[in-house]
Amino acid sequence: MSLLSVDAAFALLMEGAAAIEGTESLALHDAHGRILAADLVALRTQPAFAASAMDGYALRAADADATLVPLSVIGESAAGRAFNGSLGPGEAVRIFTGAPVPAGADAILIQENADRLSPDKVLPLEPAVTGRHIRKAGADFSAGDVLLEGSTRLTAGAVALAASGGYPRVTVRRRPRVAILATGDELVLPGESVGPSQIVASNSYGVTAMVAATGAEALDYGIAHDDAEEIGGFLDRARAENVDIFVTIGGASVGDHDLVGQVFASRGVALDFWKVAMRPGKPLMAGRFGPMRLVGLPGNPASSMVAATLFLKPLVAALAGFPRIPIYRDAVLGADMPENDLRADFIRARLGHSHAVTPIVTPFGRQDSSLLSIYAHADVLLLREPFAPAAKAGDPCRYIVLD
Ligand SMILES: Nc1nc2c(c(=O)[nH]1)N[C@H]1C(S)=C(S)[C@@H](COP(=O)(O)OP(=O)(O)OC[C@H]3O[C@@H](n4cnc5c(N)ncnc54)[C@H](O)[C@@H]3O)O[C@H]1N2
Ligand code: MOO
Repeated sequence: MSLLSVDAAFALLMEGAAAIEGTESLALHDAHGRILAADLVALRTQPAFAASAMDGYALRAADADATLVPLSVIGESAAGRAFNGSLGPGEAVRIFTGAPVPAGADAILIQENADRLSPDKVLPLEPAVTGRHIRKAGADFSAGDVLLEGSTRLTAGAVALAASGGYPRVTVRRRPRVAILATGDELVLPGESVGPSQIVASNSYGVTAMVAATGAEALDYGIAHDDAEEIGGFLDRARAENVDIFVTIGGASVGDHDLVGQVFASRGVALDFWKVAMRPGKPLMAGRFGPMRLVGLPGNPASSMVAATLFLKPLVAALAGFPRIPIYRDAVLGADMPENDLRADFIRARLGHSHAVTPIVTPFGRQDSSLLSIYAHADVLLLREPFAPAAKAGDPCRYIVLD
């Protein structure tokens, strides 16, 4: 297969990528970041009663006009303990923030503007204004109002609003299940003893973190040897576990031990593409196995993470039900760049700001796709389009934020 452009490969991958079916009910504490399955309608009115916004005295504004004569204090209304009675002419009720405003009162005089002459007398020092410092019943929302529309992502504020609306639990969309399998005889898990010619598997940790942060239920399947039967076994397990996206890492290239493509082919998977005109990440592959999507990431650490950022992350977001957001932003180059060849370059770079509004993107000097120490310190990926001509520091460029 020849090299496909990044845009063409992306379009193939995203064909038919829409929010998956299925919902689940979650305790509100577990729902942050999840997507509401349906409109959330207020079960109650907030506030349910007219409430004082300040500490002071509830009274009739007409009694605290320019004449400012003392009023009789006939009781107290505190948050959670209302004054049971109604207030008549010449009377005031001591009141605190959040407490119900007693019947008969139409204004709150803040205590800074009152002189408590004795336990049962208060002298207004300023005129009161009708309605001032009173929160009307339903000022926030009323029972039956749509508090949050279906498909809303639950921010911390939205979680608080759901609680206020009377919901201890909410129904959210199911997360896409994404299984991640590292492949390679050379791999051991972090913390295990590393034999000669072995290395520690790192990519699956990065990719797992990335997909989990993008709204997936991430299942780390661990490591498979370079063994077609073993890799095939994991593919079957993913099908049996109703995985939505099965991600392999490594074994995507052309070497004798690069078996992922062969395993997919032996199961009758028709690949949507294999090999993309990008650097790093060229041997990326994607396909479908029944309802399950397959993404084969290249093994080199930066290749794996870059390909996952550009392809896997948007796919997960789409299956999770998040709207597609443009990923490229504008900046200026912090260094001269040579002309580019046929592969789009995604260059690990730092993002800086000068006094100008436009940020500056400065590439790291070393770009080898094995270098995690560079990748982990990169703020962004600088895009160099295929066949981009040489460019000077200060020229416009585009970049993608890494997180
Ligand atoms: N003759 C050619 N050789 C290669 C080509 C090519 O076109 N022709 N492409 C190169 C490119 S580009 C890449 S990228 C690599 C990717 O190959 P694979 O996906 O088959 O990856 P592996 O060979 O399995 O591993 C490459 C490298 O990465 C390390 N690795 C693998 N998995 C992990 C992991 N989970 N965590 C950390 N490191 C991992 C592995 O040990 C290797 O060092 O192929 C080029 N070759
Ligand atoms: O494109 Mo590879 O992904 O050179 O490292």
